[in-house]
Amino acid sequence: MPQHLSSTTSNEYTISSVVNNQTSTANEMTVVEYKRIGEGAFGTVVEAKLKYTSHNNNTSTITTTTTTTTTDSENQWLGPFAIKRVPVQTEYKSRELEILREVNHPNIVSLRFYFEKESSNPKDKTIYQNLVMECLPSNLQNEIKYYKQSKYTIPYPHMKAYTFQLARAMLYLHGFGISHRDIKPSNILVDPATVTLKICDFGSAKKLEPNQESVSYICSRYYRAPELIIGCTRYTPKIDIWGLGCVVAEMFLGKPLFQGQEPELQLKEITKLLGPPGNSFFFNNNENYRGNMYSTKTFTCKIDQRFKQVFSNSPPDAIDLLLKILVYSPEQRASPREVLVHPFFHELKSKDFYVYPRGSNKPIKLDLFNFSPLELKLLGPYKDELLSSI
Ligand SMILES: Nc1ncnc2c1ncn2[C@@H]1O[C@H](COP(=O)(O)OP(=O)(O)OP(=O)(O)O)[C@@H](O)[C@H]1O
Repeated sequence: MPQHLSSTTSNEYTISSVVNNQTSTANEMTVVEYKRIGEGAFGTVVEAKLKYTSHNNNTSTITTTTTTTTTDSENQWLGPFAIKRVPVQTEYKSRELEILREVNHPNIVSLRFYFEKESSNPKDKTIYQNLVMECLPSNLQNEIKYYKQSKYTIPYPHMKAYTFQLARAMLYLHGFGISHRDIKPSNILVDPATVTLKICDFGSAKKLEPNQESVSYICSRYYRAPELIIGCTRYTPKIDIWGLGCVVAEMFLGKPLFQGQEPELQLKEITKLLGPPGNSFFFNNNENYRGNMYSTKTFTCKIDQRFKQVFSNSPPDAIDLLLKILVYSPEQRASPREVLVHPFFHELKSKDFYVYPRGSNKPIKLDLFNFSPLELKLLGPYKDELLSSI
């Protein structure tokens, strides 16, 4: 088993071959782990600092985007970083390292180093893969909970900025055909001081090839797209957009939107908002589905009225966005670029748009429209609309 860290202990060790993800060079480095920040189904995440050991002569530059930034020279500690440790060999195939090495986007957590290490328990021969990533101070689950405790929601301007960054990360990932496959608030890192968002946990992510089958038993229950629930195996990255919709809804409601008490009951929760799925949904996504179709409508009004009832405290433009995302048919569900151009985000374009980070009375400006040439290409005909009147 990996070593457990209490809040007062730290764990220091030296690794002879730590690969720098930017340069692909390997060096000996000393690692000090001093805080446990996450324990998931697959791995442990700890906060740590690293330094090149003294006989190394490495001067490559690395900076962190979070609070402490250290220069990268001999004998200086780099970090803080978050190290995710997962067993190298499990029956479950993780493509996390492969994918994190390929991606480079302001709204996706960046991988700085990686190394392999045996467990510190001499009886355990398991080899662990260690992913050293930039460290963010919070995640959306914590933020939602923080505001909920004081009977508030995350401020609307922050919600808009966070949702926009999430959709931007999806535009980029889906452009490569990569589906995250586990979108949920705890996998969305945020820095409330800068209102920055970055997706993490690519342990379930996969490049989906058209006409290639993939397992449908992925994604955490409350955030699973309806096609996954009914066992579709030829799904598309649109499953992540469903997750995005659930996350936006949760920011407004302060609790998960669809809380199925058992896997089979998750579809029932969805029908309470969307009504029953049509026959074509089952036919197109899994014609062999033999589970409950929940074909009886449990409310009498139209769907847009139903959304207004459920999201009674949310602004009309947010409800309209959710109506375009929480759609049974993956083909008709909004794409990342359709999300980005939605009027819900128009306010972000204003030159007077500022946010007040939590606990601060100093407004800050956000740089949300610094699209790379690749992103502009992916936006295609939506580019002009998105960049108009900034
Ligand atoms: N780079 C990071 N910076 C700060 N916190 C992080 C970082 N990466 C992960 N975490 C925290 O650690 C938690 C677990 O990480 P991650 O989701 O990658 O592991 P996991 O084993 O796949 O967990 P789960 O089974 O809950 O999805 C995350 O929810 C997040 O709060």
